[in-house]
Amino acid sequence: MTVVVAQGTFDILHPGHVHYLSDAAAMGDRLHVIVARGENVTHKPKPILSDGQRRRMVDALDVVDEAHLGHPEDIFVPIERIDPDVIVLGYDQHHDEERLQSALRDRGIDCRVERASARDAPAEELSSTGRIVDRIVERRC
Ligand SMILES: Cc1cc2nc3c(=O)[nH]c(=O)nc-3n(C[C@H](O)[C@H](O)[C@H](O)COP(=O)(O)O)c2cc1C
Ligand SMILES: Nc1ncnc2c1ncn2[C@@H]1O[C@H](COP(=O)(O)OP(=O)(O)OP(=O)(O)O)[C@@H](O)[C@H]1O
Repeated sequence: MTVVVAQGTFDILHPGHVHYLSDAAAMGDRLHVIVARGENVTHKPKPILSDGQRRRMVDALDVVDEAHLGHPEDIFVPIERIDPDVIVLGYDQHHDEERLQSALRDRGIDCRVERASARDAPAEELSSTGRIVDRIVERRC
């Protein structure tokens, strides 16, 4: 049984999220997803939807076995509990694979790090939360 972990903000779900999570699910037998707490999203605007709502939406996807809210302070706490064989980073996530791998080793967590593929979205599709929000502002404000 290969246990896989994916993670992200997942604010306003779109086909790019489904692509990432399907890619991650295909790398093992069981997919756990860690949904970042809004308070920890500091590299882009804060999510629109609450922590609980984002977790429930991810948990409802067919490819996901279990979605968890992230830990408020220590990202390795949920990893230690889930004990995955693979952590799959999104194609554009800012985390550095080698630094993450070495931090995992330092914590005594035996797990490899992979990257999901990018997706070519059809031209008419908004495959980014930031772009969906921009479109809402443009059309409704
Ligand atoms: C291995 C790993 C574990 C993570 N665990 C948590 C966590 O426990 N709590 C949390 O708030 N965020 C967690 N994150 C999410 C990051 O803090 C970051 O906010 C997230 O990668 C944002 O992704 P996005 O830019 O794809 O939306 C984790 C990230 C990684 C790579
Ligand atoms: N179009 C896409 N193709 C492949 N992967 C995607 C795509 N969109 C999102 N993902 C993956 O899902 C992860 C989690 O998505 P996230 O919640 O950051 O949404 P986002 O739509 O990329 O957000 P934003 O537009 O605000 O940066 C991303 O880090 C990315 O790796």
